[in-house]
Amino acid sequence: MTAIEIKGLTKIYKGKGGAPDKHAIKGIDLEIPRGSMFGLLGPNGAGKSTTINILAGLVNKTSGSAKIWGFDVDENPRNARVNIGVVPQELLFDAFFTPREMLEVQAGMYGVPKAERRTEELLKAVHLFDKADAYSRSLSGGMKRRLLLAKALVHNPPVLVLDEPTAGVDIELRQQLWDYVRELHARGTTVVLTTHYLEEAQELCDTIAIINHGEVVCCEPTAQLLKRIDEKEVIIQFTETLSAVPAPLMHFNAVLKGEHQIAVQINQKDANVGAVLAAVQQTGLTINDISTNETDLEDIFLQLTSNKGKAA
Ligand SMILES: Nc1ncnc2c1ncn2[C@@H]1O[C@H](COP(=O)(O)OP(=O)(O)OP(=O)(O)O)[C@@H](O)[C@H]1O
Repeated sequence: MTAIEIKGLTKIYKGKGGAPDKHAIKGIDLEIPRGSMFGLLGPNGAGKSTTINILAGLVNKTSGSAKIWGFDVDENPRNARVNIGVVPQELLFDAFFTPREMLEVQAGMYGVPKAERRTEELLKAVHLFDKADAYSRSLSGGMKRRLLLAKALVHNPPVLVLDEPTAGVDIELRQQLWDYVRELHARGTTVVLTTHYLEEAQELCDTIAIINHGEVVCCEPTAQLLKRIDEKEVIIQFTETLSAVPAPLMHFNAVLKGEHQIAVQINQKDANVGAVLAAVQQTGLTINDISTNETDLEDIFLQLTSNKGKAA
């Protein structure tokens, strides 16, 4: 069973005052399994918040469908809503409510009976108990974000979605925030987070979808995505003029690059630079220069988010 299932989701924001319409998302399909820690990665403006805000009921989709915990957001909006808690990116607050009041009001909106409310427990969990009765406007950005996290949890939803949760949160508090999110995940909550910090997604998420210009450009288990990082390119410059890849290098993934240069892609699990060098020796050719290029998640991300779907 999926926690979230999105099919052919699109969103067009109507242009105001003669501005062109904005196709913010262009037919997204996503299946987020129950129990996963799922990362939605993408550059600014990719469509992450729009997708999340549709799930949160804050933005109306243009077409397509979305199910939360098996409930269609159109056909069964109430059931869809109680199964998700969203921590939005924007720190929007009613400045005159205290954190305690805010959580109580939210619990009331979700119909959580007084006896089942967890206001104090949640405030403690997000390290805001000492601010329980302070005006929310006096809280720092990081505190506000943690308060929004507590607010998203008042109805104990099985799916927690965090939109750029660590924006404006300092390193120490970021660690605390992740410890708590990890704890919720360990207790069975499905967690979906958007971020443009690759390392954060890599460290926390079991599956990563990369979204760019309103389209999903890849969605795979983090370990699989990271395997691509094991690729390394060795570039060998020979003195002699070459017309083809020399025979000893043919069983590697080697290509001729110009008259003097060969580029060999090696997956570090299958081969190593030493093996390539041994094969180069066997060619009997004279090496002029050797260099290597490492690939990292940043490269993969750039590769996947460049030259794709640039048109609006
Ligand atoms: N209310 C709106 N009206 C018009 N255009 C919008 C609106 N909200 C978002 N957009 C546009 O839709 C596109 C997707 O925006 P969205 O906020 O979903 O991206 P994002 O991936 O979350 O980026 P960021 O990390 O910067 O928030 C952007 O080009 C944005 O300018």
